[in-house]
Amino acid sequence: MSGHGEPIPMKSRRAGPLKGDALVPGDKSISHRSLILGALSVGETRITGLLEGEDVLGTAGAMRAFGAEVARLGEGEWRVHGVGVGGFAEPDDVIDCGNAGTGVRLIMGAMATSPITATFTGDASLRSRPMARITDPLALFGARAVGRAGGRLPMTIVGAADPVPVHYTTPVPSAQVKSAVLLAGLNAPGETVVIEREATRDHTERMLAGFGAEVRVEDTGEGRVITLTGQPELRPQEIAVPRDPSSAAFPVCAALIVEGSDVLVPNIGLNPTRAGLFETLREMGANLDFQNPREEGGEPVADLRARFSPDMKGIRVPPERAASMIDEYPILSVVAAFAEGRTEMVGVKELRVKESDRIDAMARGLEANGVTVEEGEDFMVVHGMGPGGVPGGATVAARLDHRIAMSFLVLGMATREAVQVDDGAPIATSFPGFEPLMAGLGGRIERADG
Ligand SMILES: O=C(O)C1=C[C@@H](OP(=O)(O)O)[C@@H](O)[C@H](O)C1
Ligand SMILES: C=C(OP(=O)(O)O)C(=O)O
Repeated sequence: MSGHGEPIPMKSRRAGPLKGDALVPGDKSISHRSLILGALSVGETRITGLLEGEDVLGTAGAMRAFGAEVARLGEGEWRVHGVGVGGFAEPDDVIDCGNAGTGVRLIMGAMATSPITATFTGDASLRSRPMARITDPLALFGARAVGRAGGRLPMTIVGAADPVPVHYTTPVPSAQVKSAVLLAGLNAPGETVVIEREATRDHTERMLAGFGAEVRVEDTGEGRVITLTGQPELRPQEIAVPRDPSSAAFPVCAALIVEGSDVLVPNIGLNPTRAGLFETLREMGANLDFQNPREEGGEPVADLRARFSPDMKGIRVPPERAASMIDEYPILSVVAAFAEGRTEMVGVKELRVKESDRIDAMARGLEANGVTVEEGEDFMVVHGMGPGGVPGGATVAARLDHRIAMSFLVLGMATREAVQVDDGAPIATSFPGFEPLMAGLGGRIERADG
């Protein structure tokens, strides 16, 4: 898990019109949470549409290590027999979460209020990411953490034997931090309160309520206040995971920049805490239609049609929208390169602590392909070159970051010269089947010789 084996260099060439249905995989955030909450409930949870990417498979393995019975029944179809809140067993080996920030951080939260000890590690990307944002609030519950300098993995968490509930304001807009605190709060007596000044994805709150926990969410002057009553008995659920809007972003954005394209992404999750990219693209003048909006399993979904959009203009993306599209800035910066004028992305410093420093990775890669980019600690500005205006021709370092790899492969679908990424292997963490899906639409992405 903690390595990706041999790098897989990949090359993307200018494509003809992209056409057809893009059946993108299940939502990564919801998939992790389905497995974790399934493992913490009493009885059998059934999941369909689970993302079978490396990140989520790592979480499935971790839930087994903590004592839950997790079985794959068919494609995307899983069964989890949970051990109940407070029922986790101590794993007998190190938990390897691979590339998954969400996996490791939510699992740390889920085990931190049980009297067990677990050691976590991951790949080189995950081992470089900050964990103090999780272990600081977990310490308030009574858990202890020992990791490498700077709060990095590998790290051991000694769970609290007598946890106390906490009242915590998240210092950074992060659904992972919020979720880790809520999951830890599950096994603390009394009420755990999390306050977030800016709303982040709310799948944990929604799903906790679905599993029968008492969760109250209030919008106040302080921000969103989430109150969870600890030590519930979680009831197993049937969960249909919607398709991932963050994965849908790649075929959708490819359709916007490749001449003549018309692509439909059926059944994607459009939770408002995740949909900021689509609002931004519409403001830029993208040809996007939401069809058949409906609700499934407590989450809003719709079918999204994207067509070639030759008249897109750069805009200033409002900073208060950042949390709702945090994983989509890399692909937005690709679309911005084909718009007219400047696209300003501000209030985005969280991008520097993802699988890679995504501001630096995008700026260097776009520049190498002929696009002018300005950047600072907290912002990035892409100078658009208009449809068909981006030269391309360079090889980009993917830095163990699936979204960087996929973004540049989309770039290459509309540049004059082919674009190469040095390693497409991390794409399998969130979007297995990316290459055949793009090929099915008419894309020309292939494994290159390095
Ligand atoms: O909670 C989640 O499922 C996620 C939260 C976000 O991370 P942060 O909480 O670090 O912003 C996001 O970038 C990640 O892909 C998934
Ligand atoms: C940031 C991401 O994931 P994670 O934090 O789970 O590694 C992502 O998928 O873009």
